[in-house]
Amino acid sequence: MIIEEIVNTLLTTMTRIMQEPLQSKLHAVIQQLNLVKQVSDSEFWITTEELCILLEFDADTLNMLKTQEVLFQFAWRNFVCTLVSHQGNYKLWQIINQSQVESSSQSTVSQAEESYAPSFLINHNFYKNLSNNSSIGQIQIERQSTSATPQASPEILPSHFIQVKDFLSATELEQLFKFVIQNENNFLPTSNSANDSDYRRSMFLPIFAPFSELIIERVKAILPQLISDLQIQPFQIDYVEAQLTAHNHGNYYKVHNDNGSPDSATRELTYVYYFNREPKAFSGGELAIYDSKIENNFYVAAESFKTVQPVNNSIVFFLSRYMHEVLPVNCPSQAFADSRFTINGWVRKK
Ligand SMILES: O=C(O)CCC(=O)C(=O)O
Ligand SMILES: [Fe+2]
Repeated sequence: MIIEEIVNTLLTTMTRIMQEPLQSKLHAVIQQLNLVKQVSDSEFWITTEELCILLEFDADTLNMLKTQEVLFQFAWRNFVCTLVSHQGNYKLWQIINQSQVESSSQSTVSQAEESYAPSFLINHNFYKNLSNNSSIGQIQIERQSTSATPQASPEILPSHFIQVKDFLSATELEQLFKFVIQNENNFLPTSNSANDSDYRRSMFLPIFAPFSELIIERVKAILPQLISDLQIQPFQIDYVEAQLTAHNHGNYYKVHNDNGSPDSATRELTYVYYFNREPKAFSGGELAIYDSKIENNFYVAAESFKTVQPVNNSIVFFLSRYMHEVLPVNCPSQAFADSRFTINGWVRKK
């Protein structure tokens, strides 16, 4: 709600600014920038549209920023605008004062493995396109890695996952499967924060008590062991979320991470419990978990990945910041009961 209020205030201010004489317009811009600084200090992230309103970029710049596959950072006056998250066309930016960037940049990489850092894919052509676009008078492009000495290719940080087999008892699994079949008509199409229908194709069941509680309780029970086995820093658990999905013929979920937006940023661990009819009537639908590398102080996906097989009655755990994807499912019968089913969710940290 606070976020909405801030956005509304910014939009109202911008509308007012447009109609005022130069001096008060300048004054209002300064106030606006103070506000931007305040919101960035509170780790407020804004969309590409909001960024363009704030910085008074034109429609061409907006379109360019929106359509780039890639993420980056550019300087605007004494602010640095960083693309901190993207899923398809949906992108979020952080605006931060130059001096804060400089003072924090040395420590970021060394602490990166321990602290939260957004993940995303980077394509360096972004710079080129941005700098060649003459309509962007006030942007200075921050070029990285252009020194004469070639830099060593970034170190690959392998992703880790743990898959536990036979997670539920045979009776629990049978009851769960029966429940899902009875609820076929209550399944709805999924969406994702990118609001891009090509990004994800699957169905989900909004309410699935008592199985949501069952899974959450079992996940909580093995968390201490998991955190130790995954060799991650112990963290204070806030709560655990759960959703139930079905992937049928041709369904998939393209590359994404699970904590790349303000409302998902406290997701630390992702789990996916798989179940299906026996004998299994689909192929594909593997979960690909990408390794990471650090570029420009951010985690980005490496080309290499590990593949998790959606084994009936198994559950997999991995860090929510890892980039991952569900490969297309091939389910020749297209029967609902033959789908690749999951209960999956996230462990939130306080
Ligand atoms: O179904 C899977 O294997 C993973 C699903 C997923 O990545 C998600 O729901 O965020
Ligand atoms: Fe995911």
